[in-house]
Amino acid sequence: MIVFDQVSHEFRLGTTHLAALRDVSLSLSEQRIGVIGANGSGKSTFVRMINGLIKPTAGRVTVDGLDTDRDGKAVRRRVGFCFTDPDAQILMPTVAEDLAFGLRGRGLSRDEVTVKVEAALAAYDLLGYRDHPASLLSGGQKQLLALASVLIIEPSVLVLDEPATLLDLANTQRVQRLIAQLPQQVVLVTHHFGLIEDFDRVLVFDAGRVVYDGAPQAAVAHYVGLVR
Ligand SMILES: Nc1ncnc2c1ncn2[C@@H]1O[C@H](COP(=O)(O)OP(=O)(O)OP(=O)(O)O)[C@@H](O)[C@H]1O
Repeated sequence: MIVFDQVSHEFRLGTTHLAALRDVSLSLSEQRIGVIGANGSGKSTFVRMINGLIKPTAGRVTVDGLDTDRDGKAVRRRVGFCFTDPDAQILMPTVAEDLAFGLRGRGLSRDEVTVKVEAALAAYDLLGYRDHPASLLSGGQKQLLALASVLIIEPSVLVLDEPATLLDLANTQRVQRLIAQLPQQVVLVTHHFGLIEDFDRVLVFDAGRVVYDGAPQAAVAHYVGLVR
């Protein structure tokens, strides 16, 4: 369960204070949660607070009772985060090494790591790229690798910040099917409404506030109404 209790976040740049999130209170227990809204409305700030990447300047965020500010390390073990820009999270030289990286320090044998890496390569159509330099993959392949590298560590909550911006039609559908099958809770930020059409709950952000919270179709209609 993810809980936001009267949470605000203000970015401070010199003397300028920018309120990116304003007094958000929510409990998120559903399996599939979508987050939509205009550019700059606070979506990334909101989801980055779920794993403590951004801390509240007021209020409190907890994941399964763990405070993202006080218990950041434990929260990050629980919450996998996939960034919009895959280059921000591809850390190792080759595709296979990048997949294996997150498994280090988890007490797995070398063989167990190999089995998991091979399964991920197969699942994401990257078998031919095992020893390929990760930096030379196409944009969409990098996005798939970034997603695979997060899922391989089996987090109990998965936060995806626009995971399909660089994907072609087939890979967007692949990611959509994959998300549908995941056992864990997923919080997904997107401008692609198709990705959230079957979700349990969709939040609409506007100017740092949640202005709608409900079923996907009604949420999209509310957002479209804001733009008109
Ligand atoms: N590191 C930062 N420092 C200062 N201001 C920031 C920072 N990150 C975001 N902001 C500002 O906070 C506000 C909310 O940004 P955020 O990235 O959360 O929006 P978003 O809804 O995810 O937008 P988009 O759809 O464009 O990705 C914006 O006005 C943005 O300029």
